[in-house]
Amino acid sequence: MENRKLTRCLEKPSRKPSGKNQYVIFTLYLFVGSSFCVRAKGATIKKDNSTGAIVVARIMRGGSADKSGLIHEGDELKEVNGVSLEHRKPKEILPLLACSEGAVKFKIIPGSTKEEMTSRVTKVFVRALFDYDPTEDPTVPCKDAAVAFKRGDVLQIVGTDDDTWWQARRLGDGSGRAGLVPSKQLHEKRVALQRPRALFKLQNIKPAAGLRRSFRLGRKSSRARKSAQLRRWSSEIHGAICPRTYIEVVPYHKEPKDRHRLIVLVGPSGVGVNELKRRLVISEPDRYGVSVPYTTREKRRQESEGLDYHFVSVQAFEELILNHRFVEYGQYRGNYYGSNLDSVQRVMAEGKVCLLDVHPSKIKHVYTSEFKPYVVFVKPPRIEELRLTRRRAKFVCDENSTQVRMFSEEDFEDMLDQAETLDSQYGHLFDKVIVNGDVAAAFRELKADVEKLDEPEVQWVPVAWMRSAPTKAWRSCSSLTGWI
Ligand SMILES: Nc1ncnc2c1ncn2[C@@H]1O[C@H](COP(=O)(O)OP(=O)(O)OP(=O)(O)O)[C@@H](O)[C@H]1O
Repeated sequence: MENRKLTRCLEKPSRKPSGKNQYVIFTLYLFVGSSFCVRAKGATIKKDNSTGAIVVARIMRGGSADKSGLIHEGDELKEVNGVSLEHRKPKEILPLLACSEGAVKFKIIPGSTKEEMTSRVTKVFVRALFDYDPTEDPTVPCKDAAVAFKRGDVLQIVGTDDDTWWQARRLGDGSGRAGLVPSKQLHEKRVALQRPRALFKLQNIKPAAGLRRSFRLGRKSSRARKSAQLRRWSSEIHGAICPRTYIEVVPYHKEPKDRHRLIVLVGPSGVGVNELKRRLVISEPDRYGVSVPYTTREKRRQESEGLDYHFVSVQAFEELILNHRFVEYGQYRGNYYGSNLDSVQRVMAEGKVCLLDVHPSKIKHVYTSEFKPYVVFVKPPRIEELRLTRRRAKFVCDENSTQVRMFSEEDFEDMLDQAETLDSQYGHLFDKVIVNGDVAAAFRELKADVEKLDEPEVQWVPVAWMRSAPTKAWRSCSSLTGWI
């Protein structure tokens, strides 16, 4: 790629531009696209359909064009090296640049003042709820000018002028460079286009190829795996109906007086959630606590009230249900069991870090500023490692907690299937994923991660936890509902 120089001349500015009559020299790297792109530092151009003019479509925030302050979105390009751009298409401009020697001189009519441009820049932070890889996106105007991100990354949205492509910086990528990311509207449209496929899947419960692929070719499929597959399909439909795009987040600095955040541990049955919870409590019983569940069953001789369970009457339990005091509850052999918000609050009021393990569908009950949940997904390792690490492990295979047996090959497969389903359905809620292969390593990682929450480091939390409404800037990008 050739290095070129850009010179700006001003022609009868319609409004007073900033940096009037200045010549700016900076290096451009040009390459072909649907418009031209000034890689990493530059701009894209497009034809204005109403006027036919060639205009600057985007200035990459933080790039040299942006820093120069002399070229802005909306500026009209009149000439390149004295050649008029009238009636030309963006793709015809690249050869003009390619055949020029040395400096490239642009003649520009400013589209708007710098003040107007600055006022359009938003300062919103969002957490991405989906992965984006521009190398796999044929519609991105310029792959090199786009920013790749993973679900959970925090992005600073710096430009939303364009309905289709926003400009954003990925926090922590070191470069500080802003680039193109799909706008909320664009991603919603894309997800909506996938909807018929998801619906087709639900109606056709036996698409042989799909089934065989996900049930691992040639293996006998268990009922549990089939239902995991069904749940995955329904989650695709849910995702299609309520597309997860971005959620606005704000920085949260934990003060010493603030309560600890609630630690929610989720994972497929048998993966080791209880094991990790137990290890944490044993490691520092004064720091970690678990919420004591409620039940309507009779107290057994060896059990203590408030330690093993809170034993309550059916009437009291049902009142608590009506008052929405349960994070999760169910019935087993005619008795109610449930995790209650009051017992979570009690642990937190003692100044301890409360550990809660619930199904991820119940996270919404604690997704509030009061609990500020930090959600850890405990994930099984690959099947080979499961076989190796669980050789001597036994698990409770019956809910009455009496039947304990060794893991079977089918249990491992069910665990992996469940993990995949949970990840596809609730992955957007996970703050941390810990692979529980070697249990000592998983425990160390979990402990270190939870301890980090007490450090002065910034934590990004949903704006709703800190304010009653999204910021004005985010409302202008459109609000986000129904994502949880
Ligand atoms: N990394 C590991 N290596 C070996 N054994 C493990 C590991 N993690 C957990 N186990 C063992 O696996 C068994 C099941 O773990 P645990 O009871 O913690 O599962 P769980 O996720 O709480 O499941 P459930 O929700 O169904 O109770 C236990 O015997 C536990 O000691």
